[in-house]
Amino acid sequence: MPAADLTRAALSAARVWLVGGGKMGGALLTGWLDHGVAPDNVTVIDPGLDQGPHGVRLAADPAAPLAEGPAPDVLLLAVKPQVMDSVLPAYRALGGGPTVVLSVAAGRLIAGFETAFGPGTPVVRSIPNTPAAVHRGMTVACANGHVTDTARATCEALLGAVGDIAWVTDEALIDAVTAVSGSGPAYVFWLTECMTQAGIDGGLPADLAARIARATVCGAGALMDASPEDPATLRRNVTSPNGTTAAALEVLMQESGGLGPLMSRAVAAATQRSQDLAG
Ligand SMILES: NC(=O)C1=CN([C@@H]2O[C@H](COP(=O)(O)OP(=O)(O)OC[C@H]3O[C@@H](n4cnc5c(N)ncnc54)[C@H](OP(=O)(O)O)[C@@H]3O)[C@@H](O)[C@H]2O)C=CC1
Ligand SMILES: O=C(O)[C@@H]1CCC=N1
Repeated sequence: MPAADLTRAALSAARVWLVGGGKMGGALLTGWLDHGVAPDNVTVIDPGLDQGPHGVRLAADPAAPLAEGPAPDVLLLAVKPQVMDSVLPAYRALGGGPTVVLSVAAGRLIAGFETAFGPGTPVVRSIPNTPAAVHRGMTVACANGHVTDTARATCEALLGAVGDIAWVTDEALIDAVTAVSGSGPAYVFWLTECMTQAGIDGGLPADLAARIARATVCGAGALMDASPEDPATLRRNVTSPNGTTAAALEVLMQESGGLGPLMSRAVAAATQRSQDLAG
């Protein structure tokens, strides 16, 4: 069967419990329903939600889903890392397989889920990002040794339904991944805010500054997406010798150490925070 058909089959058959229907869980849910996950195969467990997409089962806690069954193929954990320890005990009965525990929580280690769910539990630790809401997400995932090929294909189909997915075998890489692609959209939004303010400082009306900054960031992203050329080539294509872009890049690359080292420090700080969240 072609890969696309396999993905569709995995998605339409997957029974998923989504624990935490907030910003990240909600973005994933939107993408799944758009890409073939059957609504009646999805249960969203979140005490704060009183309505959800048509056909999706909602629960305030896992008592009813556990009593009614059947057990899910995937238990996707999308609560804040800080509340994870208080959430997990209620799901202990799903440990030991075949349900895959699929976490999107920053910092939380595979070993912690193995301890909480018991021996033999298949666990996938992943980090998606919020562009998943518009099917432009980037997820990186790492599986423990109990994840079967079928379970991995189901996780890949779920996470891949909302964008791109890569797998790593070294879990330690996930902290830096979190710092680059998990948190990364916020850096781009901040850049857009800074460009807007710079335009205002340069004398532009605020609405025009916001409009052209936003359009420029979106346009540059779309060009980078569509072009076979790497970002450095695309940058050089904008930069005329001794022109305006060169003047700006001289500031961005050289003044006060430049943006490069600053970005490295920012990513290092996020990586450290991810490591700290391991508990
Ligand atoms: N946002 C992002 O860009 C990314 C987030 N992540 C990870 O995703 C996870 C969720 O983050 P995010 O979506 O931003 O956070 P949100 O706070 O938006 O979502 C978490 C949701 O879980 C709910 N919740 C709280 N307690 C429980 C419980 N006991 N059972 C079920 N649901 C509960 C919260 O309800 P209430 O608000 O009422 O407390 C909220 O709706 C985090 O672990 C984060 O590290 C990973 C990558 C990117
Ligand atoms: O800020 C956070 O901790 C989460 C994880 C990555 C993006 N948001």
